[in-house]
Amino acid sequence: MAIVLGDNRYGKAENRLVRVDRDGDEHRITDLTVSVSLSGDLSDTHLTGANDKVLATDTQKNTVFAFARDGIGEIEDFGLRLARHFVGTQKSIRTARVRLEEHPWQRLTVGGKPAHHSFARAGTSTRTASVTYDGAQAWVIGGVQDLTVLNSTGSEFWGFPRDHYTTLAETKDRVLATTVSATWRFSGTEVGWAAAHGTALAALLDAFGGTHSLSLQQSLYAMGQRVLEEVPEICEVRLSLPNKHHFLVDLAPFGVDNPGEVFHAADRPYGLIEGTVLRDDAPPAGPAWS
Ligand SMILES: O=c1[nH]c(=O)c2[nH]c(=O)[nH]c2[nH]1
Repeated sequence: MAIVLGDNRYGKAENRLVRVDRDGDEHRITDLTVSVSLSGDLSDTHLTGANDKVLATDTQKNTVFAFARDGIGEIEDFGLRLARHFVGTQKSIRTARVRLEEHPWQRLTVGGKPAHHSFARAGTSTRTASVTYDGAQAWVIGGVQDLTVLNSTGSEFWGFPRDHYTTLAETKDRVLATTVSATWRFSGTEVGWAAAHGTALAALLDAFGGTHSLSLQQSLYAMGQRVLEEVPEICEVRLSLPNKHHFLVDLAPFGVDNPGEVFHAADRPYGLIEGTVLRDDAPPAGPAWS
């Protein structure tokens, strides 16, 4: 029996980067969390402590901030620039993964006019990207997280098996709520990232709201399918949908009826519905998801 080093990677996680674009008086904010993760010929540092192949995570952090000096642009492009840099400049580094989250800010209205330099954090969702580069090919995954949505009707759940442990009542009308985490794989890297993101997000919302749902699983498929129909550059969509249960409160003990108006929004446990929707001719994913 021998003990060997397995898979490994390292990098500076969650660099909090804010860039102010100053176009005259009118400023724009880009607020990112950027995580770098590198892998390659890094056995020595683990086995002997030799660090001559280890690009310090501190250097990685500095690189993220220095690259932002030239502008950030779309997060997918910023990730591609960084990933190509790390692999292209470090012989020991074979694969770079850059993960980005974009935190949205909204311009304030001050004195009845759009403010030049005042903002409020806007919170309906976070755009995400994950870029992987192996020296020959790049893979880009876009996405959205923290997108909480709710249908106050138009959702049913019935026809499920009943066994010794089943207590759940069938329903033809319930509240359906979830916090969407969606990631989507692009087939290539020549993409209008902002437009693709906007269209994918709108497709998710339209499909969630527009589907008369017999299960969250059915909604999941409809959402993934709609993204693929609307954005030809996307070949695979992965969705993670916690079922944020809303239980009708029994008000009968107080002599009060409850015709679908008062709910207990339980936070746990929750059903967790996850799935992938993809084109049957999607190109190989390589290390994109790993
Ligand atoms: O949409 C749903 N899918 C399930 O699998 C499930 N299971 C459950 O208890 N409620 C629900 N709702």
